[in-house]
Amino acid sequence: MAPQLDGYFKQVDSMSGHFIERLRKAVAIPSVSADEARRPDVVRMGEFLAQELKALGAHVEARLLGKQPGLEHLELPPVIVARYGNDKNKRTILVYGHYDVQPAGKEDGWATEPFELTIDDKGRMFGRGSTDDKGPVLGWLNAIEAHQKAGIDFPVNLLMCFEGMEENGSEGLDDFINAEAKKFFADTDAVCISDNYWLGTEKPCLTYGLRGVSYYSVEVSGPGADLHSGVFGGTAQEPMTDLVRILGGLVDTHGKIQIAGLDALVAPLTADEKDLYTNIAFTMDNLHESLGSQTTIFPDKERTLMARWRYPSLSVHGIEGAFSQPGAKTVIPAKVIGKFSIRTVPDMQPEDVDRLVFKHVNDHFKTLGSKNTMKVSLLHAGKWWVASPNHWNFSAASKATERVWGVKPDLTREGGSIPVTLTFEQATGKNVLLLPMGSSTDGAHSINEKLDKKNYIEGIKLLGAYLHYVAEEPLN
Ligand SMILES: C[C@H](N)C(=O)N[C@@H](Cc1c[nH]cn1)C(=O)O
Ligand SMILES: [Zn+2]
Ligand SMILES: [Zn+2]
Repeated sequence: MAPQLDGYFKQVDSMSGHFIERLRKAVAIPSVSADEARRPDVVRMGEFLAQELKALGAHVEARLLGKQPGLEHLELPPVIVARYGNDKNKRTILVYGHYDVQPAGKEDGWATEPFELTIDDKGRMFGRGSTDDKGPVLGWLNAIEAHQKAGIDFPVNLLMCFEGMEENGSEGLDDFINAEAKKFFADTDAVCISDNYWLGTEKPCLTYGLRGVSYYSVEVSGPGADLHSGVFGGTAQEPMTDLVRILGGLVDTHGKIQIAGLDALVAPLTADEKDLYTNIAFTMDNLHESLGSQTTIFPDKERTLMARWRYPSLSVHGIEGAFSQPGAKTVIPAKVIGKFSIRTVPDMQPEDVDRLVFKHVNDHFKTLGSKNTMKVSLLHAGKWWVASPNHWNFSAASKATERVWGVKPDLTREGGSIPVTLTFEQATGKNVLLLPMGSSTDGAHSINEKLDKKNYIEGIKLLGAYLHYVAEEPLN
């Protein structure tokens, strides 16, 4: 089956140096979507992708999405859409990825410069965006180029949709996808997204579910300006004191969310579902390795997997306006903004979550009896997604995984969120598959993010092989 794959694999191996250089160029562009000052770099990264795609002979369009809501002086980065091939006799696969990245600075504790791809003697390629999501996005471009260089016919028509705001709420993208579903994306037969990770470091997986995310801010203000704690301590009510009480009351040490009514929104665990977790190739050692410690909430894999896939979690992310430098500054911050998010799961509806969160935070603040002012707001929300893996899209990916990695993939769900997954499914009416390239130790969103050279190169083979098996799958 898929007889041309050996030639394709050979070609990918022979071009590995070139593909790593392409990733090096991409990582060097600090396309941080959450940082206003970096917006020109996000745009530059989109242009880089567009140029590379044009050089490969793709039809490319940079689509503008308008201004960023709430920051009307700021233009949203363009969505880069592209088409490679337009053969009515071939299937059409729509792939999505994102070219923006999470913030990163050497001062956060990186061992290397975050925006310089640095490869160590174990083949680990360190750099912000290496695994999330520049490596996988470039994987599609590399697959096209290796086919061209090997003289192998590209097996499908490829539609591409690469956004620059995924790490910052995917502003404007839902409307764009809905508007293009019957236009640019009209002949889509299935969708594939490479933007998540294996559960461990050895066993590849295909992913059929994601948690959603609802992200909130809690602003507490009081004094007109930051104050000297010696002069005003004990006389002014302190916003930070109120805020840490509110944040500390959201979740306990064991991960139990303290918001009344939230548990009742979660779909009950069925007996069939319970069995699923036992058969997944995952150990607590895998978790300890990717966590870099043994400070896990649960002692066993089943409860750990359920906590990541099918139960909500609440994380406190940070406090804007707080003193956070080294040293011992004796300041009372005048205004502080706490940030937290809830990962949501079936059957939680975002509006219900918002209602319960607002009530909890407002009620808690009232009990403090503070004279300060408090405002709780939703920053962005994206829905959870669970799909059927019983589809030719998944069969093709499964065969490709066996061919490249020599093992049948696990079927997994993911604790992270890619909100547009559901939008693609609903707008196109087609099956969506998540096909990860990187592994659990890659440290996405963390310091020292990396992609293993092996996962990158074999991942390029996997994406290409998947397209070949797609072309061979009978319709169902
Ligand atoms: C799984 C994907 N690679 C990812 O990292 N998604 C982000 C999406 C997000 C939501 N708010 C900010 N970013 C995530 O799950 O955190
Ligand atoms: Zn991310
Ligand atoms: Zn991502």
